[in-house]
Amino acid sequence: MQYDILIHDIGELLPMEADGPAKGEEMNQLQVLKDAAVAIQDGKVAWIGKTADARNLSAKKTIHAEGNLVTPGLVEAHTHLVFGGSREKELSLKQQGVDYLEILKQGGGILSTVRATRQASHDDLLSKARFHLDRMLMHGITTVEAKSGYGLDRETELKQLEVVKELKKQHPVDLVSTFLGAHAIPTEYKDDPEKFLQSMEEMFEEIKEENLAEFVDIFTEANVFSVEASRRYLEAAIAKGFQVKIHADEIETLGGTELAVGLGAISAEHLAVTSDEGIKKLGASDTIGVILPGTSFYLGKDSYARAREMIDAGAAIAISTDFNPGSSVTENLQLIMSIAALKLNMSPAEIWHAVTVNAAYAINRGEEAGSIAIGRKADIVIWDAPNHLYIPYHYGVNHVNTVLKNGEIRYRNEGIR
Ligand SMILES: N=CN[C@@H](CCC(=O)O)C(=O)O
Ligand SMILES: [Zn+2]
Repeated sequence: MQYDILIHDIGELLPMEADGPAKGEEMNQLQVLKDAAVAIQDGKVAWIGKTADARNLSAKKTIHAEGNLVTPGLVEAHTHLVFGGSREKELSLKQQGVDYLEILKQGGGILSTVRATRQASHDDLLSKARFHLDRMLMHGITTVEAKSGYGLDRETELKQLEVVKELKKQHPVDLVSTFLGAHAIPTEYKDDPEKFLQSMEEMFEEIKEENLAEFVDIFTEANVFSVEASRRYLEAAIAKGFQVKIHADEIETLGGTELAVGLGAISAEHLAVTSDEGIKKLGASDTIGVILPGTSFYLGKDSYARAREMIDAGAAIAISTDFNPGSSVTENLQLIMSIAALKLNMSPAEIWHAVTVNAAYAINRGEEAGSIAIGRKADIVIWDAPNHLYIPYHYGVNHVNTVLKNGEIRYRNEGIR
């Protein structure tokens, strides 16, 4: 038997095999295989063992991992990938102490990206999103969730969702689509948020029929959508067959986390100011907490999600960049891993679960992404790092050496010429 690819001399291999999301204490139990090797056949993982036992295997191509770390491709569970324009001018406003929600209230923030996205053509949005997606892949990410939410009208929301559909065909990274039509109240509905939500709800059927999104999400926040309005909207989404997510307790403690648990949402995301009660409920539920600490950092907040308490309460936690043009402008999930170590006090083992298997379960891809296991897609990262502790430790740079997606090398750091 001749395999397509054999990766050998792996210093540490993290298989991240799991039957479900790692919850509570399980997040701290990491299987680390030393001196390992992995063989790939037809885009799938075909053999895992010791390098010593791989010597008599034959392969068309061999990759020497040089004693480095090898992990599953990272899973990015929360992004706002498709948008027009950029918001660098808001940085000085933030420096003057103008609050994120205040900028939004003044018609800036999300609403300024809405204007740019409405103006952009499908092709412009596509090439811009592709640029960011390439960069994610270069940073070791092989599966990405992408939300709409910068249209806030039928035409532009569909344009964003169509861009993701197109990217699914064109790009090696696997994409998972979420409808976030309820991301902000557009200026034209300023005085009637209920009517606006109604207009987004009217899109559910079409989105379902055209298979444009798997999830429906909402920004449950002060001066945006109340808990009650969110409940009604998400119940309508569930009735149409969607799984739901919530941007919950990001800036003010409204109870979005409790709502997510009560609705059986697949995930509750942000959680920077979740209440004690919310933490308890999350811990006792199957809803995955997707924490976005880059947002707390980038918005200059003192409060970070209480990840420790959530994990101690038994929750399954994922972490993500929240890549978007306003509250977290980075495609580098490795940086978020460092912030999780330093600001969320998560252990390296917990962090690796949070960017692989748990992130995959948070977007309903637990059966296919986030682990290296026989028969699974060979989505694999070879790092320029000796062990799994090293990535959160050495912060702010890209440690990726090679990314394989479906068993093909899609990125290689070739060094300086
Ligand atoms: N908070 C709401 N939505 C995004 C930010 C969007 C933006 O500022 O453009 C978030 O997840 O942080
Ligand atoms: Zn978001």
